[in-house]
Amino acid sequence: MIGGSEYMLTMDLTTADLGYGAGDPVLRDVTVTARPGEILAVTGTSGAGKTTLLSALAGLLAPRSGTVTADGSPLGDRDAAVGRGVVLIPQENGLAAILTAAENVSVAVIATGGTPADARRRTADALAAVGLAGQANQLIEELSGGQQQRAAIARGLALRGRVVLADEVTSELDAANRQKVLELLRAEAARGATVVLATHDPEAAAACDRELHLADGTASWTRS
Ligand SMILES: Nc1ncnc2c1ncn2[C@@H]1O[C@H](COP(=O)(O)OP(=O)(O)OP(=O)(O)O)[C@@H](O)[C@H]1O
Repeated sequence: MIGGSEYMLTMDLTTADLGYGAGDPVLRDVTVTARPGEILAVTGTSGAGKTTLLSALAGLLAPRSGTVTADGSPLGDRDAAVGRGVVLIPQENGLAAILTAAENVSVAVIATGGTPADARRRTADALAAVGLAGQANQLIEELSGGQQQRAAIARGLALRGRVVLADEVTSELDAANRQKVLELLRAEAARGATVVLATHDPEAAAACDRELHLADGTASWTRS
């Protein structure tokens, strides 16, 4: 189980240029620190580079220049980042459609070192937290878009990351569920996780501690 102050992880992206292949950089010269106990909002219009920034923090996208570090040492690739407790809740939910909600969560817990008993308990707790206890045994493909989004959030919560990177995780939710998810992310920060939320939604951003805004290939602090 990951958790407790000894496991806190500070993420730094320093003078990083981020982009894909030989194309122009999506973001230039980005410097940002994400700290334990806080929720950092990353905002910007569609295509501004929010997912790109989270991909770098997740170890999925190596910066072209500059560095991404966790507690001062290079983060490494996605496998290394997973090993250090960096959890990504992706925008397109990343769930296996032909598994149930509970199976999706349990498989992820076991894949990151949890025992089957841990997986059962953490899966039940996480699905209940997002209001999906009654859908635990339904296939993902049978769930609504918002229910699928909540199942992905449950999977992320069940992993108890040191870092939780949440990419547009409230986009399909009604107001009550959005509020609930923001409370759950706040609870993640309160147990010491470093939480980063990419969002278009000004109300969700307002619920975060700091806001980094992306526009025209650069990042600037709206609230630091
Ligand atoms: N795998 C990829 N290969 C090439 N270009 C990409 C890739 N992923 C994203 N891009 C480009 O990078 C830019 C930023 O995309 P990104 O997904 O980071 O934006 P975003 O702010 O998350 O947008 P949205 O709010 O629509 O999810 C876009 O111009 C996009 O076309």
